[in-house]
Amino acid sequence: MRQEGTMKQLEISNVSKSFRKNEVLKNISFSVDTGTFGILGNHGSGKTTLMNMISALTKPSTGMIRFNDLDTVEDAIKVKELVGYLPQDFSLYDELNAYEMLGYIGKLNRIGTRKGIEERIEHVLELTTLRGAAYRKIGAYSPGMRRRLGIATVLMKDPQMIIVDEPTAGLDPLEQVRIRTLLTTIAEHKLILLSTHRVDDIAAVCEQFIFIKNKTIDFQGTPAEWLSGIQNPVIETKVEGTHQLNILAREFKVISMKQMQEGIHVRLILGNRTPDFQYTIVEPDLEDALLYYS
Ligand SMILES: Nc1ncnc2c1ncn2[C@@H]1O[C@H](COP(=O)(O)OP(=O)(O)OP(=O)(O)O)[C@@H](O)[C@H]1O
Repeated sequence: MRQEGTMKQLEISNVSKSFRKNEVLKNISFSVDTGTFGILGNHGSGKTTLMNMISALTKPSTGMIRFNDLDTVEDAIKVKELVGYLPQDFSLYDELNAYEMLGYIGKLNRIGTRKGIEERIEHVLELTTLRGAAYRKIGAYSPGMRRRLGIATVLMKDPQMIIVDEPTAGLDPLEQVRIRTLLTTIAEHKLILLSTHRVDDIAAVCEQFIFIKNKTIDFQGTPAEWLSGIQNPVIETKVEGTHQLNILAREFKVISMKQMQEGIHVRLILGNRTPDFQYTIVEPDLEDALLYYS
């Protein structure tokens, strides 16, 4: 018997998904209790496909997804009520202001009386720090404000789980921090699934995450555990020109390069051979990890 407070559980068991004969995901299994959980994968790895299934928008080809003891296929309507999904490309009505937009969402979702909707709007505006802009036309919002308003629309129906796709894409650093802070605040009371190809999002807000590669879960755990699995040293070295850089890139996984006055500074992951050039070993970070495991 589950106790109250642990009911937010999401369980994904042996889920596979194919579109005609094209298998996109294979035997995906993981479960999440609380907090912010990340789904990391390169472009086209199947993140959106997985989120669509978790939100009960599409069905797994095989396997089962349960949220709050509800099956996403059998109880799709109830699951949709409990889940708020903000895709990367969502639409807002530019001619409305935030207050009108949220009121419209409130009515659409039948979240309560007029007073109930107004109270809810006040709450989500406060949470997303949009109260000051509530009566401004959405068309004049910055990309960061639009994203926060997108999250506000999802929050209107008070879902138990929120799924966000690439929440910081295209935002300036300050707005990225705002969005991450907002997600962390929401995660105190709701389960958040964050799908991204960006490791800095994962590092900033996720306690646990999965890394999807070749249709399956390549890793599941904490960012620190992922880092500690890197077997090869990450190093920095200096080359004089692009010719030398190309030679290095043929043998090693080059992570980044920076043109400096005295040459090109290169960060790379060593292979098994001890290199015959001078280098400094550095602490690996999650960007290194992504390249290492990809
Ligand atoms: N409705 C569909 N019909 C056919 N193929 C599809 C469909 N949806 C997704 N796919 C295919 O499934 C694969 C995974 O796509 P998906 O959009 O889930 O990846 P993603 O990790 O979300 O990518 P991105 O980060 O670029 O959004 C792709 O090869 C895509 O072409």
